[in-house]
Amino acid sequence: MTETLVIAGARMLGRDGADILVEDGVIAEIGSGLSRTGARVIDADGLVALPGLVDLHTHLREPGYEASETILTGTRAAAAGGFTAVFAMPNTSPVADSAGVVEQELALGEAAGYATVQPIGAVTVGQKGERLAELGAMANSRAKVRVFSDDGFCVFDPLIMRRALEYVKAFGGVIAQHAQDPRLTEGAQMNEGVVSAELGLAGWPAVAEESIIARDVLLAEHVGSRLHVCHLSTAGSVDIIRWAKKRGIDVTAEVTPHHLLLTDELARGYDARYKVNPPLRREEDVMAVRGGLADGTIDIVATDHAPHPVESKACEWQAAANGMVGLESALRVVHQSMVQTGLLDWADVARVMSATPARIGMLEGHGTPLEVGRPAQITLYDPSVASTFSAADLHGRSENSPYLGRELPGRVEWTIHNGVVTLAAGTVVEELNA
Ligand SMILES: NC(=O)N[C@@H](CC(=O)O)C(=O)O
Repeated sequence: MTETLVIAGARMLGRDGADILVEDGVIAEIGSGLSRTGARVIDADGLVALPGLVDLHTHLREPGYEASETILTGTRAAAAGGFTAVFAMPNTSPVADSAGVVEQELALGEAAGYATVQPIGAVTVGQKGERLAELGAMANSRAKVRVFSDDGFCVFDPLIMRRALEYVKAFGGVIAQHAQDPRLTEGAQMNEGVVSAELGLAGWPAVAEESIIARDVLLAEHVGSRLHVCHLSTAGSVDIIRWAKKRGIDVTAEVTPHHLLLTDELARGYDARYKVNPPLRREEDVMAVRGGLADGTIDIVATDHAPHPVESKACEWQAAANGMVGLESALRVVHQSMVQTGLLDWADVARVMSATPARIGMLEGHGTPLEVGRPAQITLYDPSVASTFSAADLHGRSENSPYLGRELPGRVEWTIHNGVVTLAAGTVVEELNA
């Protein structure tokens, strides 16, 4: 039994303040002056009501790397950030390349209860890029996998990429490509440019991303399949996606919050919290990805939440792992980079952080507008406040956030997943009332 909730006076998209009644995990009524005996009343005065956020790109690390994150801790972080569903990347140990592993992840997500965990399957066995994994078995499993990715690695062999694109057509799936030419990025430490030259660090050139995206949109066109581009980071990549969409190619693209806000200048301090793959780029690239997200060339924001233990980050730059945690900060960073700049409004945020990621990933029960009869996936956000992001804001097992000590606007106040309150007045709920 879920609680009955009355969310009072929320700022709804496209209408004035309204009350939302949640019963049995569903939005039962929207109106004014709503009440129910025994209902828990949530004062939402001044809070923006968004459909529960959906992250198409999360690293939950379980099975295998539980020192960095688990499905429980990662979904608590998700709840803290306003997410009600996360897609789990397959670079676990064992790799999620079989029905057994994806079903295990699904079950662990259900047991945790903080957010829907939708596994992403690996494209190739062990993410080694040599032969296709059993995509059909994962698709037909209880986890109903529709998104496949070797994220962390590029599906570099064009014939394997072609075959994967062809294969997923049978069940309407999508290949989410980590676009990185491995030869052009051997030993790469940061964006290749003025800063890498000054620091003497090996560069990761934009062309290593752009050349793979260009190849893959053409492959997707050739075989008539669906491609999704992970964490797009350069101005040139935005141009290629814009061209491909104009041509009618079935491609979607994501950008991370960090690529919308941070630049490679941050590498100057050699603080490995800023080391990430793809790397932070130039100011021009940040402006181009913002523009691409604003004009719809880039479809969604995805966090690439990538937890790493302290020993992998509190070390010299070259030895440090790539990756940043991002679930708790994502909405606030999008608020700063896209809403405060006037590039997106809250309805757009609902589209790029909830509706479209759910659609791309073919996830049912998420990303739907806040309407009567819909599953109660709701995020309540206070845009009027600001605070310094600190370790107290992090709820996962790792603290490798680039925002620690940085002022960010807003605060996620409430998260409701299938009618269950997972975040209450900014505090992650310890015992879920499911
Ligand atoms: N994005 C990252 O910087 N890291 C990812 C993998 C990857 O994409 O390299 C991780 O799993 O840690």
